[in-house]
Amino acid sequence: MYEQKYATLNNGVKLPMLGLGTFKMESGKQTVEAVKFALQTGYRHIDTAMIYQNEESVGQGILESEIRREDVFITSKVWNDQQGYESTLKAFEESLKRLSTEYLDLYLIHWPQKISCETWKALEELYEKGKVRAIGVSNFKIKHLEQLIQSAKIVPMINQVEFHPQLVQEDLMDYCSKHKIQVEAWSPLMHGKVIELPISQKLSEKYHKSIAQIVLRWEIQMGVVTIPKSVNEARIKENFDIFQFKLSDDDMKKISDLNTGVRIGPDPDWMYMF
Ligand SMILES: NC(=O)C1=CN([C@@H]2O[C@H](COP(=O)(O)OP(=O)(O)OC[C@H]3O[C@@H](n4cnc5c(N)ncnc54)[C@H](OP(=O)(O)O)[C@@H]3O)[C@@H](O)[C@H]2O)C=CC1
Ligand SMILES: O=C1CO[C@H](CO)[C@@H](O)[C@@H]1O
Repeated sequence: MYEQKYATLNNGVKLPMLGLGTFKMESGKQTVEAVKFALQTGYRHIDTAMIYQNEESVGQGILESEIRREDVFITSKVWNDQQGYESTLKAFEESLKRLSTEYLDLYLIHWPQKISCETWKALEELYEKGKVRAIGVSNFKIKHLEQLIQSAKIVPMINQVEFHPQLVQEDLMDYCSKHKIQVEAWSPLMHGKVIELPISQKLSEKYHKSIAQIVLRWEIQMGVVTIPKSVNEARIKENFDIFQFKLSDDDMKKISDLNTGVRIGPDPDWMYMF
């Protein structure tokens, strides 16, 4: 009754609600070991990006885990200065090579740019050719989605945005829900700062779960896919152990009420350059 392990995207593809984030994981042993350990723990979803400079190590960690490729959901993203039709097709092939895979499960436009409609055409082509199972965007505000959807053949399947108890972005959530765009949370633990949230200690005692677990559980009960990053084995395990309990509606609301609308990461408008 507590299982909420998969989201179904608007094209029917199933995406594990909990994945491993890899931003700031050092390329080499640190990433290989974290990815391998996460997969052995039960994770089946890894989020990376060209800009994280660890795709090769993510690929190696997956190979060393001995989990079958088709059982792992791999996401990567095209960086801002590689956007545009031809350059995105090239960036995609380079990511595939570094990840030692023949296809991706999800490819995202990392940040909205002036040229993103051209980038999207490349993603649509990759999707139609079967090189990627789902395509989406990241850090898109409503205005960026509106602009993209006007000229798109395919509506994005995912919008990966900053999301945590302090930043709920209700209007964006409603817009995405209306257009069947799955929301995915980045920095779901506020870089570890969730432990400083005013209310969470009480909830932690009530449910016998850590504050991080309470917050990750709140995210998946909000219907949001979440990708906490950790290189620490105990925390990788802890973050995965969120499927055997359920927060009450009242407690869900208490956490949602912590929303101040204050970002901890960049505002997408600051990144709108190319
Ligand atoms: N699309 C985008 O623009 C962006 C995407 N992302 C993606 O989202 C992922 C997650 O976001 P990220 O910014 O990494 O931040 P997170 O909110 O996932 O926080 C990661 C930090 O929290 C610590 N941590 C992990 N688990 C726990 C725990 N149980 N208790 C206390 N501290 C913990 C980690 O330390 P330790 O490793 O030592 O455990 C690390 O310092 C990224 O890794 C990346 O894949 C992130 C930013 C932007
Ligand atoms: O995913 C990300 C991680 O951090 C980068 C900053 O260095 C962000 O721009 C990016 O969105």
